[in-house]
Amino acid sequence: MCGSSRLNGSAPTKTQQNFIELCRHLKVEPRDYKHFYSKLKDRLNYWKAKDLWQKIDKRAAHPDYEQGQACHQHKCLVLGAGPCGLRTAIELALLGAQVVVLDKRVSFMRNNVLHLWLYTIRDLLNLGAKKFYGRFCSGSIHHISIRQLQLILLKLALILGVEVHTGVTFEGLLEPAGGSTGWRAQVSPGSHTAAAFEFDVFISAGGGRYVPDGFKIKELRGKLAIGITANFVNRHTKQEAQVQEISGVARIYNQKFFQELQSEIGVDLENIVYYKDDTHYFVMTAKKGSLLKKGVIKQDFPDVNQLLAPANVNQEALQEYAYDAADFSTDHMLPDLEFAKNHAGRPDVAMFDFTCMHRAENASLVKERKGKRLLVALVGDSLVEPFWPLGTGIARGFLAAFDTAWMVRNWGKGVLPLELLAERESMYQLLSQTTPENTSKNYASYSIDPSTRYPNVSLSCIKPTQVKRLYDIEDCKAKKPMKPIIIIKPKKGKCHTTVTVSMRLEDLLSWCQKNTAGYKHVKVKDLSESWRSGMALCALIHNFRPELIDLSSLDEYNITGTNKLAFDLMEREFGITPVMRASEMTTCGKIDQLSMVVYLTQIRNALTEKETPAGNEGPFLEAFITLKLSSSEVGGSELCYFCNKRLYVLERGSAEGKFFHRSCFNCYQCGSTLRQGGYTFHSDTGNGEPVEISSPPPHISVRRKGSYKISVDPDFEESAECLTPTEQKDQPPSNSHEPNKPSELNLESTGIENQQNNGSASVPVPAPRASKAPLYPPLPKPRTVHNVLPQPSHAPKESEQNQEETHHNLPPESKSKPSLRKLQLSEEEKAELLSQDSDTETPASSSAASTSSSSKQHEGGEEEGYWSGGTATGKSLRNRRCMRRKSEPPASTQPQHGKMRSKFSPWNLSSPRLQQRFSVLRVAPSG
Ligand SMILES: NC(=O)C1=CN([C@@H]2O[C@H](COP(=O)(O)OP(=O)(O)OC[C@H]3O[C@@H](n4cnc5c(N)ncnc54)[C@H](OP(=O)(O)O)[C@@H]3O)[C@@H](O)[C@H]2O)C=CC1
Repeated sequence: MCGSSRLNGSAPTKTQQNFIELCRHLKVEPRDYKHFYSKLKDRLNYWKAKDLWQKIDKRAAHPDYEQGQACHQHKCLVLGAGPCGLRTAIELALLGAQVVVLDKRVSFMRNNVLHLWLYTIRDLLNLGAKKFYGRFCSGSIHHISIRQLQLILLKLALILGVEVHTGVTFEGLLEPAGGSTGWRAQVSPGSHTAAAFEFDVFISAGGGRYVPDGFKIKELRGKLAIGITANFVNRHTKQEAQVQEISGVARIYNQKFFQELQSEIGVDLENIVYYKDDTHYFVMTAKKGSLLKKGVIKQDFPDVNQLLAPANVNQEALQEYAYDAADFSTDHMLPDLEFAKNHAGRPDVAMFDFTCMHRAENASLVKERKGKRLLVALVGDSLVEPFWPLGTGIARGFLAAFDTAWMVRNWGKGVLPLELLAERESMYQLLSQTTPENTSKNYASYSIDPSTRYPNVSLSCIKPTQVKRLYDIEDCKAKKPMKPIIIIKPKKGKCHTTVTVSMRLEDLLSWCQKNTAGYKHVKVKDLSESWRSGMALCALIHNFRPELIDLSSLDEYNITGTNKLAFDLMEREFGITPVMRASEMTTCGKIDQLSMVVYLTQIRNALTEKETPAGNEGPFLEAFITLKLSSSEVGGSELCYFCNKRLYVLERGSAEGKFFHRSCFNCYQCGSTLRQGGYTFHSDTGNGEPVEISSPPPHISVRRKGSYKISVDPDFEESAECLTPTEQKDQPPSNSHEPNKPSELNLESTGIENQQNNGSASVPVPAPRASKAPLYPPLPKPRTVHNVLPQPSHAPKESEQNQEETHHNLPPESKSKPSLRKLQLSEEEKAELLSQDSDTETPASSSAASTSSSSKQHEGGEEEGYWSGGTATGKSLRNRRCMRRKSEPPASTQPQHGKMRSKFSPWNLSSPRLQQRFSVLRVAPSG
């Protein structure tokens, strides 16, 4: 900030200029944002500064910030140096991030005065607000001018190493161009150094009118209420000091006052507030009829925008109207009322529409382009426009700033985008309903951790699957040209047809990408190699059935174990038989795309449960298979073990670790068709022919091949087949198996091994299968399967066998039977593969929106009551009567009524029983 290069093109405010001077004088370089604060602290150590450092240090020492390491690798751009943008920037700096703030304004000139909730006062006091502004909240009414608040926050932000550029307009996000470039901002002036800043977090705090791309805004409308604000110069004279503030008076409570106001000067108001701060600040709600009568509004229009359009407002008449109201309500005690100037140098009086407020449908999103992720979040008015006379703007604005900082902290900790977004949106559901009553009263413990502020907050009420639409990942489909790559040769009697199989593949790929987006160690780029680690399969499962899988227990280097888990779950939960062995995923040179396409297609069908018209998929799949199998890529497993002829995946069966035509799986002796588990290998044939065994299951087949034994698990055909003699030695001893969870792999411990050995030392003896029901009572299907494979990632080979065993150790009832039928695609499945993009949102995915719409009602209800005192419902009237005057005993000792009402509402501080002149409640001056 200090270096002139950093101010290239921007217009520093007076505060910034002073800061630059100070840095020069102390020879500290603010560009060194990581060490700037500590250096400044070292060099500026007079008593007043020390007091400030103490406060900042205390805040910075909060465990949430992890001593400034929580986000030290992250770069944040904050749009808007309003109170909320700056407050967020401070938190991000405390988390250790590099923070740049942009604002198009060249000065902080907002005179309007904000009402503050107690927690915001405590928050600012804790940050040393009084060191910057001695009069901060010294009066009995808690308020501050926006300008002063911004200055306090600006100074704090600068001290913490935040770069603040004023006079710079943000014009949009620039996507990464590729290579190592990241996200950048398009700014005006274009030559500004902020244009080169690359960031991975973008906070939009541009106020109510600014909505960044990707966010939808809801409009909340209430009964017409026309607001007028007016600021008059405060000369801070003795006479001015004696004039009492009006913390809020509404017509329904002081009809006499409003009637006299109307009859004497023709000003007809619903309510009025007067705060004495940097300016004499008045805010009031005026009735349309009197504005028309007084010529403030030139012409009546039913449309509010037309009604209050600048062309339809007479500015002089408006000034006169506001002046009269201010003068009358202060009993003509303010001498020489003179309008303060606004940022444009004109008399600071404004008329606007209280009727309409905006609220973003969601608070955050993640964009990903060229592998670079950007977290985008809204805070302040850009997120929820407040009913600002109540102070909800700053109060809720700061709450959202903390919530956002918490999200960025989690971003820094590597929380996955969907989980991050789900948590943020869960918090956001609360925001519009927060009041001083329903937030924690323990202000001292407030931190960015939402649980310190919102009692009983549920951070998981929105699920990751519900926020998928907020994860905007590059659309490969749109970017890549779709080239038809397969031409199906016509069948006899049929016309030539070109099937753009690539389109279907891209549909499938796109579906996979969308549903695995954001998962750690998962990057789906194709339908083959991207699936090798098994992490993508696990991500798919987790995306649809998070309860089935504990992602944190996965090890991306344990390829066999992870694939095994995924295959097992797919089979058990969705009935999808694996098309290759888990161990193949480690050992095979190239993953067979055909197998993966078939497998993923079945998965998509099962997970989306989408009914598709039959008959569409066949040609595509057939074509694809034909093409693949006729290519040189046909591997060993694509020839039938028995007849040695080409084997298509759709007709493929497997047993004993071999693939074959299901029609070839016949008994060597009697020729009858064999079923899984109902055979053994005839030892005498010498080549391992299958023989039907008469004894009913359970059975086990054991055969000898070469010098080692293969023990076959009928349910998990890949069990030990791939073991080399050396690996066989590495198998754990039999006593390592849990005695109560036998499987084919722990047969030694069940005595079956003895049976085998007794049969013959040299010739394998068929042994009964030992895994079926008689031994173990059926267990209910577990709802959640944790990957119980705690193998060290650096030693996958050694651990793989053990991991497989772990799965074998599952009670057999928890495993589903293998089904060759599942290797076939049903007509529906085939149709699905050919159908258009099946990427339909799950019903739950829209629930974030529906939640917000349901909360809208609530919100509407909340704000509605404030629109107009004169039109209050009986219920709201009752609520208002229950509100206590400030001079009465503290609210905590009072019964709570009207729970959505803020006891700090300026409107609430008046009472129909007030007997002072005009029945206006007067409180001690603040300043
Ligand atoms: N009239 C009032 O009484 C106001 C009250 N407030 C109070 O402050 C609270 C929080 O405000 P907050 O959310 O921080 O928003 P603010 O409106 O205070 O701050 C947003 C800042 O961002 C600037 N900005 C907007 N778009 C861009 C852009 N594209 N590039 C650069 N700068 C941009 C705005 O300039 P510009 O304003 O010129 O668009 C403004 O300075 C409100 O809830 C309310 O309580 C805030 C503003 C006005």
